[in-house]
Amino acid sequence: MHASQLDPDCLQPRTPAPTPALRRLTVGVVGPGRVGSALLEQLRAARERLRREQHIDVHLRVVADSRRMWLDSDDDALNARHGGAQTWRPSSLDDVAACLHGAPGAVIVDCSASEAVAARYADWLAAGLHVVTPNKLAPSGPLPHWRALQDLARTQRVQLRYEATVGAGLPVVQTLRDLLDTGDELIALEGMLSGTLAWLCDAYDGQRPFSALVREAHELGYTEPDPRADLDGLDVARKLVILARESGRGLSLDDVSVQSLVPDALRHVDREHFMDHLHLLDAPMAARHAEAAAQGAVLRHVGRLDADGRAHVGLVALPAGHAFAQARGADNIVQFHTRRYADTPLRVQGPGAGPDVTAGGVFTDLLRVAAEARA
Ligand SMILES: NC(=O)C1=CN([C@@H]2O[C@H](COP(=O)(O)OP(=O)(O)OC[C@H]3O[C@@H](n4cnc5c(N)ncnc54)[C@H](OP(=O)(O)O)[C@@H]3O)[C@@H](O)[C@H]2O)C=CC1
Ligand SMILES: N[C@@H](CC=O)C(=O)O
Repeated sequence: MHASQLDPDCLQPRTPAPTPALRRLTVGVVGPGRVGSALLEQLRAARERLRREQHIDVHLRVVADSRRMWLDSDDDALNARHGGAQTWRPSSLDDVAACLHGAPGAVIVDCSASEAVAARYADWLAAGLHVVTPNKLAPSGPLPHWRALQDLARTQRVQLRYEATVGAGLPVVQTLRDLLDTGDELIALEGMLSGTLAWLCDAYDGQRPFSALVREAHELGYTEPDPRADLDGLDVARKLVILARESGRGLSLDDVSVQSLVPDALRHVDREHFMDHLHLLDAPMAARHAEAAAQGAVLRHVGRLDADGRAHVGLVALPAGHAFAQARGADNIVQFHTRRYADTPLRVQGPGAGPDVTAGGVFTDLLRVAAEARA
């Protein structure tokens, strides 16, 4: 039948499609630091658009840091206990959970790097709260505990999402999950998985002291709250563990061979002492840089998960033509070698650290919670 024979009336919807019901996300943010604050700003800016275009109503009910919290609860008893809503009160993770409990689409977003916060996930999931986080401690922590959290999320029919733990806002965890869900198999992966070290390796030319660049990376919001976690390779080891577990391998941090850039003398001191003695990193780094330059190579910080299951993290000298050598700024690159992508790996690349991009990754997870709850 030719298009001109169609009854034009049939092309018009007879009755307007019903407006989808408004879906509520009731959000609590723990850790309004660099990433958490950027998330709060993104949520504020997107709120009206999400209501209008996606029929998602994001209601921010609580924000808590380690000392104080801001509470806006529908629960009068809870508000009364705190002398009224919308005021700052001493922080309590119990109250964070209590004021979200039973609310529609209740999600706790952990934007801290705290063990004490991560230790609460089991209680929160058991109480029917979704958990979204860029904090790597739980997904790379003890394997039985992580598996128990995932099982709990399944049995409680709540979501536990952590896309921003690897590659910040880049779709790394989801890409791997999509490959596996559609029947592909991960053989190996390698990547530049630290935004901080990518930026440092790109910026360091042997002229400005390495320690000055570390301070700048911290100010730019690329480093962990304690930059030692980046420099000692642990942050990248955690990311490798997260990806390995996602692919079904039972990897733990102890299984990853890690080369640290932190001198022994600074390993166990407090953070302030470490920051005051950053200059101790300068001479070893200058020597590594000069050695690589003499071979016409550049330094890059690389994590690898080999086909035999072994995992390594450290600085390597790469020829200038190598894809990793050409990465700029805080770019992360993750290369997935899979059964389907056997000849050329599937590559995800882009800025892999910084408050805005990380908050974007967390926000994406929140929208996935809303989408899945709708299905
Ligand atoms: N920065 C980045 O590019 C990326 C960061 N991430 C992850 O995001 C998380 C946040 O990083 P970032 O924003 O840079 O860190 P910040 O240090 O800037 O912020 C951390 C926040 O957590 C709060 N906090 C710490 N302990 C507790 C506690 N016990 N209870 C409640 N709140 C607490 C801090 O509050 P207080 O000030 O009171 O201590 C602060 O608000 C980390 O897990 C990091 O690994 C992931 C990907 C990229
Ligand atoms: N400190 C981390 C932040 C993201 O995980 C990095 O530099 O990659």
